[in-house]
Amino acid sequence: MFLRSALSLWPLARNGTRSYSSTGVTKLVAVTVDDQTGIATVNLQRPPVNSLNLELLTELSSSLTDLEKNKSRGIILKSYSDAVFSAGIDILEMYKCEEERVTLFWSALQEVWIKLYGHFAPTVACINGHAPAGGCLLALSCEYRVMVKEKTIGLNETKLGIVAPQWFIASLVNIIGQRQSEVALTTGKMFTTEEALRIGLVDEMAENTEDAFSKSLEFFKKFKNISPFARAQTKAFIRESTIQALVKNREKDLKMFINEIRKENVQKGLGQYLESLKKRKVS
Ligand SMILES: CCCCCCCC/C=C/CC(=O)SCCNC(=O)CCNC(=O)[C@H](O)C(C)(C)COP(=O)(O)OP(=O)(O)OC[C@H]1O[C@@H](n2cnc3c(N)ncnc32)[C@H](O)[C@@H]1OP(=O)(O)O
Repeated sequence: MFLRSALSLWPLARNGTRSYSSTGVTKLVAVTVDDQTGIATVNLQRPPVNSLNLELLTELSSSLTDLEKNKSRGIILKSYSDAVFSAGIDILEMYKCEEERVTLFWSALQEVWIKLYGHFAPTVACINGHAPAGGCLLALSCEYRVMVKEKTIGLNETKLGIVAPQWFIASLVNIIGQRQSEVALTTGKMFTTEEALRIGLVDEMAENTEDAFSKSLEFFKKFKNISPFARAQTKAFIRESTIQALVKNREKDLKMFINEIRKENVQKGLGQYLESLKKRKVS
């Protein structure tokens, strides 16, 4: 079968799984494909908090391309850490940044979102740690969210004095609706797992990472008797207008981002936020 032969291109890692690195060198993103199910686990591993920098996003983008090419059966996105899923954008990519790098950075984030949001196979975010801002965006891009209890998630951009772009907002609105999104976004609300479950921002709550991973695997069973083509095409129809809104406006979105973060008050706010992060600790 095509799927089996395509999967066999992945080097065998250990019993029943195949490991794959898009670059073969540094691994900020480790992909493991289960030989039996064809489901890929995409593990973000940029200590200490998986903040999204250019290198991590480039690897993630290339891993998603490879999974698409190899006809993955599904993706589970998770963190190497039990504390933080992803701390969102690495603030150093926005603070005192150079134009060439920030252009590459934002383009890579757009690329990852387009690929993950539009991935043809089922996708699950196994949110085994805090997921603020860009971390929340990654989770929102998946079809299903399982989150470990007593963590936090949300688009908190306004708390940093920045504005979440339209595609961040659309990703949230498509899940929790306009009213809840407006309140959450304007107040920069970070939801506890329990609150997120109540408003449908996440689909299931788990005791710990292991439980979250096993609940994530269960999600794929929903499609046991569903035609993969019908499933994928339905997902594509549902997500098409949201994706196209960015695809058609990538250049404009990039310019808006660069203009926004270059503002003096935004730079000042980012600097202060970085300082405040260094002073406090979250359990
Ligand atoms: C109209 C268009 C305009 C477009 C405008 C721009 C839109 C862009 C949108 C941006 C979205 C973003 O993603 S901004 C990032 C937002 N992220 C956060 O607010 C999270 C901040 N971090 C935390 O709250 C906590 O770190 C944590 C809860 C995630 C984890 O807590 P924990 O106690 O486990 O870890 P520490 O806080 O001690 O952190 C360890 C270490 O990492 C540094 N750190 C944390 N987060 C970031 C980050 N996002 N970027 C860079 N660095 C980060 C933290 O300072 C610590 O550093 P030191 O060890 O050196 O002290």
